[in-house]
Amino acid sequence: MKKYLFNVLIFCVVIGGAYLIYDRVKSTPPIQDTLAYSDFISKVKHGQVERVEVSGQMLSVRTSDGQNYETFNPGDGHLIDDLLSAGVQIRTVPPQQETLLMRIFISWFPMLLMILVLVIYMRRTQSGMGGGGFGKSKAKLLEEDKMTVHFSDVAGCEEAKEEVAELVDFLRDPQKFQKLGGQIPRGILMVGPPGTGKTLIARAIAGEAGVKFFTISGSDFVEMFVGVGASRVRDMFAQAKEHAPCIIFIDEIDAVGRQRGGPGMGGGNDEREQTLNQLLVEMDGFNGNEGVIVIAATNRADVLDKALLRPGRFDRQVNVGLPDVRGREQILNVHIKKVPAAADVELKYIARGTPGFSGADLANVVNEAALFAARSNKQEVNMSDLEKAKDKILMGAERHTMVMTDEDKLLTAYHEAGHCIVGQKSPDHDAVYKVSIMPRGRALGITMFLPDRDQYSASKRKLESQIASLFGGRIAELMIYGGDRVTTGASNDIERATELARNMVTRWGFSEKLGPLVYGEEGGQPFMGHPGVQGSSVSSNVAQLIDEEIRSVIDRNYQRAETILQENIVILHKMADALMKWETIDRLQIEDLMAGKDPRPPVEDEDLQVSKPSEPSNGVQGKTDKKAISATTNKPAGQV
Ligand SMILES: Nc1ncnc2c1ncn2[C@@H]1O[C@H](COP(=O)(O)OP(=O)(O)OP(=O)(O)O)[C@@H](O)[C@H]1O
Ligand SMILES: [Zn+2]
Repeated sequence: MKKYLFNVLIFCVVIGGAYLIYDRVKSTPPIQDTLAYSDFISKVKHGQVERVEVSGQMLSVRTSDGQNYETFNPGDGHLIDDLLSAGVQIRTVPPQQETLLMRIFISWFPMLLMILVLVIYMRRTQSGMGGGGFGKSKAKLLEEDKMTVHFSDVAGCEEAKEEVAELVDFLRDPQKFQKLGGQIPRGILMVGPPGTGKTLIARAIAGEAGVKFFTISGSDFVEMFVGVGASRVRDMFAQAKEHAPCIIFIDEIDAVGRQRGGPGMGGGNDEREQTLNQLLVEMDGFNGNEGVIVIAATNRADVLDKALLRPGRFDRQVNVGLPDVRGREQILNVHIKKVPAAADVELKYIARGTPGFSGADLANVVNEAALFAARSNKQEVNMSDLEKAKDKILMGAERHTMVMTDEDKLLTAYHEAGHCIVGQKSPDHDAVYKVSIMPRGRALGITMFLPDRDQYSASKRKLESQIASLFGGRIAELMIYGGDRVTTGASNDIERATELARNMVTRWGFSEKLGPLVYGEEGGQPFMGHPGVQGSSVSSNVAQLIDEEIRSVIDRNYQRAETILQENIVILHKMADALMKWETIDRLQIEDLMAGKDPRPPVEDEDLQVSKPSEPSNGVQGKTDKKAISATTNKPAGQV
């Protein structure tokens, strides 16, 4: 019915518009020129006018030489007499009357146009899959044949899988649980960083149980029209109940589920609040026995409204963390099955070199490797493709086309060698895995460190060594080129060293004078000229002390790096030479150089460069972040 009305409306507007245009065109005679009234009268007097058509004040003139003109009668009472005496043929036409219909149409045309635009807009904001109207749910029902994800496709998050395993039994046979009066959770909240497989686990539950799977994103609820979100929620639950047993998966629930009345919640967020309320009402309204399970995902459980987490709602949390080294290997294993892999592939080493990678990152490594292999027309993906893919994702793509003069290259070589040598000579520092002066992404050169196991925390000593090695680049430049030729290449190094030192003092309690307290606010503005202090919650005395402490951490390690490089200046020159020769030097070559020997030539095939490391110790649970791989890069001026 709605559709019919809409089509009639479009038809009216189009026909009306066309008629308007046609009418204008039709009623316009072919005019060559407009004529001044005085010229017209003079033409009449000279007998040059053949015919005049009078329509109200409008005069259409045809001259004896066949030209058409238009002019207006300014109220000349003698005109007709003049024309008659000059023998001009006079015709009168009634002034053009707009028909009633036309008038109505013209006055309503803008209105119709507006209505049309509005209707089109409304139709666009309507549901994609659900058909229906404005407030219809946008939830997508995944086709049965797409529901082929199983638990075996999800790797490296055993705990999470265990926690949700019982849901599969429940969804398979809700009645069985009902009879026993068992309480089945209605809502599960999956918490974890992006790309760790939250969606994947939810789909695997549906896949294992063979039930329908509705998916919607929290941001789909938030519309500009008040009430739409709430009615979408209602509709979604109604739809789900029809298809029970089934799963509703709400991605990014924080888009609707943020704390109500919290900071940053202006009046404009009424809409979201209503949506959230409706969600709570719906979750209370069904008792889990209907066989609908709501799974929501977020990367931040802390911002969610407490009401969402109450019993009977999302009362069960499943943490899906970043995978540890074993998990990463298992995930790589899942994805490598999708491509033809060469016999030399040993995923263990790729897993070791990718701390902080999420499942999605690892899937991407395999994908990129397949692209590398395809580009070089290989039939199989081998270890060097995987290595290249990993490096690309870690450090950006190599830029073979970037032109660097030999002078620039040499400076970069000294810079990177400086990082490398200080890193190798500092206690507790991660081993250097690769040094390169091949531009990558925005970096001109890169020194890659490889932790021997996943890092969950760092010691003070290790952090200080990191600060020292960050300064190694700048110091090497200074030693070789002198104070006025140092470059901005170290800007990112300096930034990171400062950040580390600041965190050591203000967050991690490593300063004896300041004690184990947190100072300032993370991400706050620098406080009154104290670059080391963020936010304004400290007194200026303390701010002063913080600055001094940060300064002393920096100075201490800068000096340490300086001493190391002075003592090893011969190695510095040799390493820079090696970099100029090969552009990239590997771990074994670095070992040679550090031992004071000439470096061996590089191993041709990249995968052989991965020396077999000792098995990483495992079982430590917790967080790791990408910075665990400390690639020290040398970035050009102005780019951070
Ligand atoms: N544990 C895992 N095992 C296998 N593959 C994984 C795993 N985690 C992620 N992936 C891969 O990454 C892709 C993206 O994962 P998914 O969409 O499930 O992440 P997510 O946690 O829902 O992320 P987001 O929070 O960004 O929505 C998956 O399709 C899969 O290919
Ligand atoms: Zn650097």
